[in-house]
Amino acid sequence: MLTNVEHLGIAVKNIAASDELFSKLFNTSSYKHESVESEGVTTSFFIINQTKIELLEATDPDSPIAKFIEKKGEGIHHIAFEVDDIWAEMQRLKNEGFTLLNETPKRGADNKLVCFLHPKGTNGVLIELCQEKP
Ligand SMILES: CC[C@H](C(=O)O)C(=O)SCCNC(=O)CCNC(=O)[C@H](O)C(C)(C)COP(=O)(O)OP(=O)(O)OC[C@H]1O[C@@H](n2cnc3c(N)ncnc32)[C@H](O)[C@@H]1OP(=O)(O)O
Ligand SMILES: [Co+2]
Repeated sequence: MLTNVEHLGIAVKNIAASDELFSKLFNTSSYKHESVESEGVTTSFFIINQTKIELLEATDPDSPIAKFIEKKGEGIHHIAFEVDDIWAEMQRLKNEGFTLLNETPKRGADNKLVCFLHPKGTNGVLIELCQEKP
């Protein structure tokens, strides 16, 4: 089952400039930078109390982030939910008729296994499922 919002993903053009901007806004610095080649992104994480923000910059022109920014500009890209059993949750959501964008959990950032649901089936909101890697 979904337990909590794990992070909000924000697509940005320049992660260094956005790091500076969000550090001022949040009055705290990013705690982690991590690139995930398989997603064609580099990420920067902030945490404010229980709320985690993930900034994403494309490192590859074919990256989902590059296409998103090309089409919609910078902004909120996805909502990620923590799940206690990603396999079971993927099966449950598939049975409920949601479209999974990956059939097996894939490597995410911040030591997670992740799966995405197509936004066409979730009122236009890209949903990510995250489970802490054991
Ligand atoms: C490093 C991992 C990290 C983590 O937390 O661990 C991440 O979060 S990685 C984040 C980047 N990776 C992904 O987003 C993977 C899942 N996304 C995809 O597979 C694609 O982006 C997909 C399928 C959502 C869209 O790809 P497509 O090639 O179909 O692009 P289109 O521009 O043709 O989009 C089709 C349709 O979907 C709408 N769309 C695209 N992205 C989003 C979005 N983020 N939120 C809402 N809607 C989105 C797009 O506008 C098109 O709609 P249309 O009405 O046809 O214009
Ligand atoms: Co994410």
